[in-house]
Amino acid sequence: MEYKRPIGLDIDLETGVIPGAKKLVRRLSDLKGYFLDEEAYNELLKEDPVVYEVYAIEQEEKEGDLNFATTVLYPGKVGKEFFFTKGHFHAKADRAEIYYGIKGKGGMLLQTPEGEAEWIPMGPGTVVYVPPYWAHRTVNTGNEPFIFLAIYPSDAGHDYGSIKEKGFSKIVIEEDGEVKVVDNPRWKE
Ligand SMILES: O=P(O)(O)OC[C@H]1O[C@H](O)[C@H](O)[C@@H](O)[C@@H]1O
Ligand SMILES: [Fe+2]
Repeated sequence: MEYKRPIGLDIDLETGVIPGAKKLVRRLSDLKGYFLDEEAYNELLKEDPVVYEVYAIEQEEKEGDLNFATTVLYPGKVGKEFFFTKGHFHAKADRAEIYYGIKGKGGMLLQTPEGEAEWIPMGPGTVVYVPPYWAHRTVNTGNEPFIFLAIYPSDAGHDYGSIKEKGFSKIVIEEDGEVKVVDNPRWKE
């Protein structure tokens, strides 16, 4: 049998960079249709800021193996809505995931296929267990980059479809200087 080699490396805890990882950059233009306030979206699109970067060490899509990735989610808002990651179900929907907060302040929105949502605040040291079947999106509610690590089965895959179409049933906004998790007015059952 040919064994894979173990991997040991140091994540830069200030920048979130994983040495040797594959880097993915998502700009505001990659998130068309995701934010509620279209006017604010189009205005900010003139700058087309980077919303988040992902550094991933991935294996082949085989049962039993694991991927891991850091995400650097930048601070910002579109209208009242804080910057977030697209959010997804897993293509193999029963695959779970673990997140670990490294730096900055934010949280995770999770949602069942029926639309029941939950908000978990995250900071450095927070562990979040994403159970099978729950969609998940992270949100930066602070004013510095929100950095976290995720560990997930390498055959989990990403299913963006229904979140892209319908969003989450809750949105995370700033109102009167406070972070609020409120019903998404555009959500349909
Ligand atoms: O794929 P998104 O919903 O945009 O989230 C961005 C990324 O966040 C984490 O790093 C996950 O481990 C990745 O699987 C995911 O791709
Ligand atoms: Fe995931």
